Amino acid sequence: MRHAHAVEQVRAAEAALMARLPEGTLMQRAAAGLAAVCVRLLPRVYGSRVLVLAGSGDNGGDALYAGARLARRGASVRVVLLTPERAHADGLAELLAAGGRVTADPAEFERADLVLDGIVGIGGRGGLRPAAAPYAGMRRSGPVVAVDVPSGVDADTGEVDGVALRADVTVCFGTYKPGLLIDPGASYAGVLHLVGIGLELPPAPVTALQEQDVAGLLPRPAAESDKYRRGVVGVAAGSARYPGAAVLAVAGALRGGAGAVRYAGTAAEEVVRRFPEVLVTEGTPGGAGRVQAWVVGPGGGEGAGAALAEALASDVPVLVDADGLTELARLGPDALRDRTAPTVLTPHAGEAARLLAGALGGPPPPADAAAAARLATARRLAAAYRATVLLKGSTTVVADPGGGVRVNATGTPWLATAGSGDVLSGLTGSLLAAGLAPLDAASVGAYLHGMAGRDAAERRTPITAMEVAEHVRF
Ligand SMILES: NC(=O)C1=CN([C@@H]2O[C@H](COP(=O)(O)OP(=O)(O)OC[C@H]3O[C@@H](n4cnc5c(N)ncnc54)[C@H](O)[C@@H]3O)[C@@H](O)[C@H]2O)[C@@H](O)CC1
Ligand SMILES: Nc1ncnc2c1ncn2[C@@H]1O[C@H](COP(=O)(O)OP(=O)(O)O)[C@@H](O)[C@H]1O
Ligand SMILES: [K+]
Repeated sequence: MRHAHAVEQVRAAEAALMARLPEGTLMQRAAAGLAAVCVRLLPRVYGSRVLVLAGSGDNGGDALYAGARLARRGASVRVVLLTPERAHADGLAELLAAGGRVTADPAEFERADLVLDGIVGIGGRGGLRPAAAPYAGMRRSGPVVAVDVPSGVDADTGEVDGVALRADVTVCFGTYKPGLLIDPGASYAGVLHLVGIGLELPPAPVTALQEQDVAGLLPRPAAESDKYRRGVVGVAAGSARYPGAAVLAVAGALRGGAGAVRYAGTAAEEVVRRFPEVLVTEGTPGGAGRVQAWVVGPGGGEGAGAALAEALASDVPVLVDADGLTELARLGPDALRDRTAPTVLTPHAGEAARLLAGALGGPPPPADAAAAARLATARRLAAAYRATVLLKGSTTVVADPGGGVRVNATGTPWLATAGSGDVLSGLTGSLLAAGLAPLDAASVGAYLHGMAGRDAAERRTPITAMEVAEHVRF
C-alpha cells in the first residue's frame, strides 16, 4: 500500500521528531537521500553540470544542501535564487563553500545535465510566483528532479493553479503526499522515490493499493464454495436504445468473482445470446430474485428511474452508474436516505458535476473544474450522498463517506473509449456481491480495470470496451 499524508500531518510529525533531534538533522537526512537519487541519475557526478532552483523555504534548503553534496563530489553546481534576499542562509553558505556558484542566467536550465527543483514544497500556496513561473514553460532533455513536490503542485490535492514544473523524478520525504498520486499533480511528478526520514505518522487519509494488496483482497473460491456463497450480482442495465451497455456491464460482472450474474432488463435476449451463463429476466430488479449486490444504470435510458428505485429499495449494496446517476442527480441525496446497505456511485467528471448540483443546488459546475479538483469533488460527493464515490478519469479517486480515500493510477488513456465505464461498473458490482467492502470493491475494481486496459493496449491499440473485460485478470 502506498500511504499519502496531508501536509498538516507531516508538519506535526516533523515537529515531534525535530524536538528530539539535533537541529538540522532532518534536512540533512532529506538532502542525503535527494543527492543519492541524483547520483544514480547522472552518468557520472564528477564534471557534470547541476542547476539548483532554490526558493526561500526549507524546500530550497534541501536542494541547496543536496547541491553541496554533489559539488563536493566534483559536480559543477550553479544555483538560481528565486528570492535572493530570503534564501536559506545555511544551505547557501554550504553550497558556496563546496564550490557552487550563484547564477541568474536562465539558459543554465537547458544546459545543465540535471536540474533540482527546490522552489517550493509542502509550503506552496497558490500558483507559482512570477519569478518561478517561466521555468515551468522551459524545455530541456536531461532529468528534472523535484524536491518533495513538483513546484506549483498543491501537495494536499494535486491541483495546479496556473503552471507547475514538470519533473522526471520526485524525491519525497517521510511519506507520499496526495498531490503526488492524484492528477493533474501526479502527471507532473514522474517517477516517485520515497526517502525515509524517521517520521512517526498517523494513519494515512489517502492510500493507493499495490499489486500485493489487491491480491490479498480478491475473492477467490475456496474448496467449500458454491456459486451462491461466492455471491450473485444483479445487473439492471441497457435499454431498447442502448442494448450494448447491458452486454458490457454483464461482461464486466462475469469477471469480478461473483458466482453468478443475473440480468434484469429489456436487453435480456442480447445478453443471453452473448453470455449463455447469465440468468436473465425481461423485468425489473424487484422481480429478478435474490442477489447480493445490484448494478444499475449503464445505458438504462428511460427505464433507469424505475430500475434505480427498485434497486435502492433493496437491502443489498447498490452500484449506480451512468443514466442511474443522472436520475439520482435529479432526485438528490434524499433518495439514498433510507438505505440500510451501502451505495456506490461511479460518475465521470460530467456526472459528478450534475450530482454536486443535485446535492447543493444551483447549476452544475463545469466538468473540467470537477476533474481538476478531483479529490475535493469525490470527497464532497461522498459526504453529500453518504455513499462511496468512485470518480473516473486519469486518476480514479474513490472516497468513502467515512473519509477514507483510495486513488488508482493503473489505467491508461486508451480506456477513454465508449462502454469501458460499463465494464467497470459490472466488475465492481461483482466484487461487491462477492463480499468486498465498498471502498475495497471500488478500488480493486478500478485497479483491475486499469490493468486490463493496459494489458489490452499492449497487444493492440485502440482498444474496445469488450477487450478490456476480456483482459481482466485475478
Ligand atoms: N516537513 C518535513 O518533515 C520536512 C520538510 N523538509 C522540506 O521542507 C519543505 C517545506 O518547507 P517550508 O515549510 O519552508 O515551505 P516551502 O519551502 O515549501 O515553501 C515556503 C516558501 O515558499 C514561498 N512560496 C509559497 N508559495 C509559493 C509559490 N506558489 N511560488 C513560489 N514561492 C512560494 C513562501 O514565500 C515561503 O518562503 C518540504 O517540502 C521539504 O522539502 C525537509 O527538509 C525534511 C523534513
Ligand atoms: N485519460 C484517462 N486515463 C485513464 N483512464 C481514463 C481516462 N479517461 C477515462 N478513463 C477511464 O475510462 C473509463 C471510461 O468510463 P466512462 O466515462 O463511464 O465511459 P462510458 O460511459 O463510455 O463507458 C473509466 O474507467 C475511466 O476512469
Ligand atoms: K519542489
